[in-house]
Amino acid sequence: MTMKLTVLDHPLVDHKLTVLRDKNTPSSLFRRLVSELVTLEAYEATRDLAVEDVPVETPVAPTVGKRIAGPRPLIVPILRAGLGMLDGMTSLLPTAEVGFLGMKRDESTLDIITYANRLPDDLSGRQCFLLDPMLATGGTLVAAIHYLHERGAKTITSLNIIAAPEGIKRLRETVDPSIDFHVLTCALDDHLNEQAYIVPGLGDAGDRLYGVVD
Ligand SMILES: O=P(O)(O)OC[C@H]1O[C@H](OP(=O)(O)OP(=O)(O)O)[C@H](O)[C@@H]1O
Ligand SMILES: O=c1cc[nH]c(=O)[nH]1
Ligand SMILES: [Mg+2]
Repeated sequence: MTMKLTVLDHPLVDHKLTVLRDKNTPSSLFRRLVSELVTLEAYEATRDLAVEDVPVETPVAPTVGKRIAGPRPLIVPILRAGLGMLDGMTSLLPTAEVGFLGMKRDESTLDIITYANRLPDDLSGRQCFLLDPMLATGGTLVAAIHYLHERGAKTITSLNIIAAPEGIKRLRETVDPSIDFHVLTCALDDHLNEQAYIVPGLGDAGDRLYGVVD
């Protein structure tokens, strides 16, 4: 199996996620909670980040510490909703580079449309972190993982807030078995409804962050 799945299990995550789900939570608080949840998730998502030894002098003695090894990690929010996770991630990884992928699922066919990308062409040796709050059918994440892999990404880690079992199953069945990747989510929900929305979920993440756009 090439996919590693981590479902966070922490009281702070559960508390913040419950407020996030509440339909009466306004956009301003919703954005702040997304940021806080990502920072907690990022701690776990960066556990295998490559580091190298570095000399450091404390006021008492010289010693050897660690620093994040090059090349710089790459953070890739999937527009639109993934943008809401960017601040929380960069606050923990301030030296990372940021690239952008604009992907939209057609709500009637559920096909994935890639409408924007601003990423280095060559991702050889890069540790990549995808950001997208919702993993529903998995179509968007399958496309994003293949996109990064084709450009040579060394590692691919996806930070999500809510995932559906149908999406996890699709990732396991559809992503090229030669690709190793890690998916983290704050919750694994029950199922998808007829419109492929996650149940109980939190509704449309993009709309709750930024308002409705046709
Ligand atoms: O797992 P899937 O079935 O592919 O669905 C998940 C995708 O749907 C949402 O984005 P959406 O297409 O609504 O775009 P938006 O972020 O611009 O609202 C969400 O942010 C994911 O990118
Ligand atoms: O429940 C869902 C599914 C896809 N996209 C969302 O924003 N929410
Ligand atoms: Mg949306």
